[in-house]
Amino acid sequence: NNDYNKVSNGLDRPPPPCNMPLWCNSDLFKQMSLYEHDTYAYMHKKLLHPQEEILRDYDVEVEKNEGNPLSRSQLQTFIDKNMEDTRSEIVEFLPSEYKEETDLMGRVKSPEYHEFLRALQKIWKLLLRKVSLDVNEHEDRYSLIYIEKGFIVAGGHFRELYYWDTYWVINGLLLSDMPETAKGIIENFLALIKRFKFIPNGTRVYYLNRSQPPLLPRMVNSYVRATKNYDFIRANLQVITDEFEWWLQNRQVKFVKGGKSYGMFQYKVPATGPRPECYWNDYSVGDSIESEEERDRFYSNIKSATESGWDFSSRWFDEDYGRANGSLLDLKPTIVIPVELNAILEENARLLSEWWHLVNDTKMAEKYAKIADELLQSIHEVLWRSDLGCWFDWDLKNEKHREDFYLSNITPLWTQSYSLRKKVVSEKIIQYLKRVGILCENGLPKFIAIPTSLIQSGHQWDYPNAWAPLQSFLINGLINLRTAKAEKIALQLAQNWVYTTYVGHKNTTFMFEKYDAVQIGKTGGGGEYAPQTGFGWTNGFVIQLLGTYPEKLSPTASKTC
Ligand SMILES: OC[C@H]1O[C@H](O[C@H]2O[C@H](CO)[C@@H](O)[C@H](O)[C@H]2O)[C@H](O)[C@@H](O)[C@@H]1O
Repeated sequence: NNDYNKVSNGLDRPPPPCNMPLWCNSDLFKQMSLYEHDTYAYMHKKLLHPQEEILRDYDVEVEKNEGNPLSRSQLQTFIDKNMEDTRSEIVEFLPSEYKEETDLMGRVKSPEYHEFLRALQKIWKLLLRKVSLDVNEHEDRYSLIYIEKGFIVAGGHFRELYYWDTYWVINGLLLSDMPETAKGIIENFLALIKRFKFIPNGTRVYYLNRSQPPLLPRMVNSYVRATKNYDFIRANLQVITDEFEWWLQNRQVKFVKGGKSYGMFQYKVPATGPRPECYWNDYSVGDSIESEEERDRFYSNIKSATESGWDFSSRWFDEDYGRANGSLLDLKPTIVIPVELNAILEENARLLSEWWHLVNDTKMAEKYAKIADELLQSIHEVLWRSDLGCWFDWDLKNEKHREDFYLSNITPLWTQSYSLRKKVVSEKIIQYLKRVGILCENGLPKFIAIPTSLIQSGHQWDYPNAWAPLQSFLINGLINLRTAKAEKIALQLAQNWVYTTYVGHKNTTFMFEKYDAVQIGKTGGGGEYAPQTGFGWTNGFVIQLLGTYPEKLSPTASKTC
């Protein structure tokens, strides 16, 4: 039976969004977010007293106020009394292996990009952080989760470690001669798995109900390929496997298509209440839903969408998903079998099988080979459309493919989750990209960066925004095809992406979180927060491209049509 409608995973009601009541489930926090919708600044402060005491004192203050919520100035006085003003949670960190001049700089031919790379190396310094020891000693006073080793923050107001962002960060660090830092970051993730059984979206208590696209095995693979430190796999294989098991146990859905049963993966977060980090956005919509069950489902759906990393996108709208004007109420990711998640997990199972072979455990190797094979077959039977030449999200509710263009559609190229011949896939995908208008008929890219979708919804994971991870899906996916045509297109797309980030940096000195697919050097926009700069995955992926094409890239755009 298709069980996409359940949000509770067997519980009577889903659990609250996190286990720190002050941030996740309290009248005090609700009131704080009413007065100040952007609550990040509060949530990154240290509590000066135990949260139970603060919550009790707040109730007393409300009582003194004859049961009425505190006024803005009363609340400010209360916050000043109970929360530290300085930010003591995170400290700067410069690893001893950091150097201004890297090996890659010596290989990059273009003088302009040589300088660009030098600037990117300096930007790492602005993003390198460690959690302060005070967080370890008084974790109950912080929203930040303690991790021991240094890491790269995503950037801007994202002042913590993020899960999927970090794959591109690791690739960049490895090419920036910082393998120990890369290893330390992976060790942070392993410590999180040991503690929570999975890797949260980010290292904040309010992210403890959800993960993000599971790229840990890829990070390990990048690290081990670069350093040949196979002992690292031997030492950590069980923990890496535990994460895969978490996805198996918590995010697999069984369904029937064409009379055949499948077990595939989806983003699905059972948790009540608004997202603490965007409390007001969610609450102002969700609070008017009368039925408790419907309200729970709404809040779960929102968090499920954030688990995908695509928060938010027309991709998650319900049966009229192609609409540009959908709202948070239309987000229904749990009716979708998403292409990229299944492709990533197929690759993860394959890597696990390989690594269990490496440690001579045939039984485990066979177990994960079987999972990978079954998933590979499911990806082909459920998601691949030979007539359209691409993979598509499967809509469980409406029992049909979602045929709009989303850049996630091509992720099996990136993970090599197909058994068709490369030449066939190459032809089909290039035709597909031409037909939807991502490439011109002559094969040139149509945009300066590949847009997330062709739907202008105002959400940030839609047109005209272009994101580093998605460029990577397509560019590296095309490179993997190893056909002359695909490799030529990959180089043109790489040329354009590096150029637009270069122009943006030259004009502003910033690297953006996302870019405009049409205007060279401009940041993307839309969504629920102001565009952020920094930025971990953008830096990482540009460095990766300069590492792939050190002699071929130069500061010009490859022609667009
Ligand atoms: O709007 C708040 C949301 O912010 C995060 O999402 C965005 O930034 C992340 C860090 O770069 C990135 O991983 C994600 O893909 C972006 O959409 C956060 O991950 C969300 O959970 C949060 O609700």
